[in-house]
Amino acid sequence: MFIESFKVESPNVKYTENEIHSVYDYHTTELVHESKNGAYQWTVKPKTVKYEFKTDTHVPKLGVMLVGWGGNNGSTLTAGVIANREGISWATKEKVQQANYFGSLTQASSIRVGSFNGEEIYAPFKSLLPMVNPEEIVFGGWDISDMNLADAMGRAKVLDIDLQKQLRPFMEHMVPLPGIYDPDFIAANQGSRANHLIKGTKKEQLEHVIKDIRDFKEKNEVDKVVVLWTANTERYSNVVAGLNDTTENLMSSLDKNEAEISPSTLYAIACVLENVPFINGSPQNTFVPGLIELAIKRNSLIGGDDFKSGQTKMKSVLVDFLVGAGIKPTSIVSYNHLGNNDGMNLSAPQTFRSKEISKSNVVDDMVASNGILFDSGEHPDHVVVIKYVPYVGDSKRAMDEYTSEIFMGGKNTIVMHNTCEDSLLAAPIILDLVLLAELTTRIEFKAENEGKFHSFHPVATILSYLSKAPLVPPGTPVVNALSKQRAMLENILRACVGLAPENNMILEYK
Ligand SMILES: NC(=O)c1ccc[n+]([C@@H]2O[C@H](COP(=O)([O-])OP(=O)(O)OC[C@H]3O[C@@H](n4cnc5c(N)ncnc54)[C@H](O)[C@@H]3O)[C@@H](O)[C@H]2O)c1
Ligand SMILES: O=P([O-])([O-])O[C@@H]1[C@@H](O)[C@H](O)[C@@H](O)[C@H](O)[C@@H]1O
Repeated sequence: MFIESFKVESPNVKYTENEIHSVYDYHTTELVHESKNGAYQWTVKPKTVKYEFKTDTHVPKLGVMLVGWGGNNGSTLTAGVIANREGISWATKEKVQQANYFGSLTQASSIRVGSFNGEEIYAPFKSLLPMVNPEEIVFGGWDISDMNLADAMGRAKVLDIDLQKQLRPFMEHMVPLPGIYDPDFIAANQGSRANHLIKGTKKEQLEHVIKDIRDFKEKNEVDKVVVLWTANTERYSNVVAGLNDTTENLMSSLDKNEAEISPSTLYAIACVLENVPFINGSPQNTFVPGLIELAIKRNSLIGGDDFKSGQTKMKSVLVDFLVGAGIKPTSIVSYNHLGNNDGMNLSAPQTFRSKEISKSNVVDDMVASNGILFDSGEHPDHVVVIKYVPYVGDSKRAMDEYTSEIFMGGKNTIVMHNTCEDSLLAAPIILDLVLLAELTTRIEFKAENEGKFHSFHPVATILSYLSKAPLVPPGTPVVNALSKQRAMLENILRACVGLAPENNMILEYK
């Protein structure tokens, strides 16, 4: 059965006018590796740590500024939210289609809240904690192309024509702010659209972006802004001692107008200096060490990298299933072709390399979790191929072959064809990223041994379900398995309202 909302009644949860306060027993383990009677052994000690969570229930008026607003993803997300807000329906060759948020974890997925009269009871994921209503978001952002959002939607060729016609009046007046363009970081084939640029030195460009954020916030009277990069994939920045390895060196390099500081890093520095969350939806290493240090120093949320939308999302499910079932993946070949501008930009070796890295590392945690199947340092053969085929446009076609070793020398091969409509899969993920980033900035917590409440670590691991290459604080494990990522996110939000983690035991019926 599905219910629309619920309230938790517990001595550990207090709802006040401005916050939800919960006391939560966190059950974990402590491991000890010690020598006993001349032999080393591992001892696992269950332990419980009492936490308190406080969630500010004042939902702000949110401004979302997209870098690359005029791109396929940016225009499609903007169009989709307007269509939902206006209740637009449109004719397709099959039927009259209603607007929806399918593909959004927060807007279209559910959580189990318990059983009732022998029935499992589920509620909307977004009913866990007060979240921003997508239809109240004010969108804006930057683009190196001056095309208005209605024309950009047409250029993207993602949405049905009847829908585009209805949306045009809402979008034709939306024009991105000029963007920071550096041809050294993206494919040369992007030069033809770069007609809407912020001029000046890198420091002047940074200051321009800071002013843009302040002006946007004031003009639109929003309480908070979240910035998300959905612009072209850049090549990796070289991380060099003395250049960008520390905050001091990064800011000094900025003053010297160092060429190796990428546009995405400039936008990110601007956001961290303004204490505005910045999320990287692309695979490049925007977050150079000096920037991460700055974000931590200023406790300003940064998250990413690279939306996990299609082929890689499926990989983080399938490999988790195989390894979890004791089956040994030995060869993973991931090919895809696409014909949108992202694909054109990725046709350059240096930008493709950024994507190849983020798409290739996604199985590392699952492989490392099973020492029965894999020796230390052993990995499946893993190949990533991306080809640009203009004709298919945004309708990316992914073809994967997974070969695994099974019982008694047997082999299993799974072949998959996955038409990932890239922007229709990515747009809801962008929505989730900005909504969850905003929500997490309203949550404080402390463990029983901590004196005062604090925010989550500014490197937002909590967003990892939505990223191919989750950005984590130094020294923190990277988890890519999709089921674990989703469970982590849901269970943390459950803890904020005093609900136990979903453990699927359903002992009541065992
Ligand atoms: N399923 C997906 O679509 C998906 C999944 C994961 C990651 N991504 C990443 O998301 C990004 C956007 O994808 P897309 O399909 O919308 O691409 P797109 O090329 O359609 O849009 C990118 C936009 O960014 C603009 N731009 C480029 N550099 C800029 C800069 N420095 N400042 C401001 N604007 C700039 C371009 O003019 C373009 O309008 C890409 O990096 C892509 O790799 C997409
Ligand atoms: O998310 P996913 O489908 O694994 O990866 C996708 C790539 O396969 C695709 O070529 C690229 O254009 C998208 O930006 C996205 O990164």
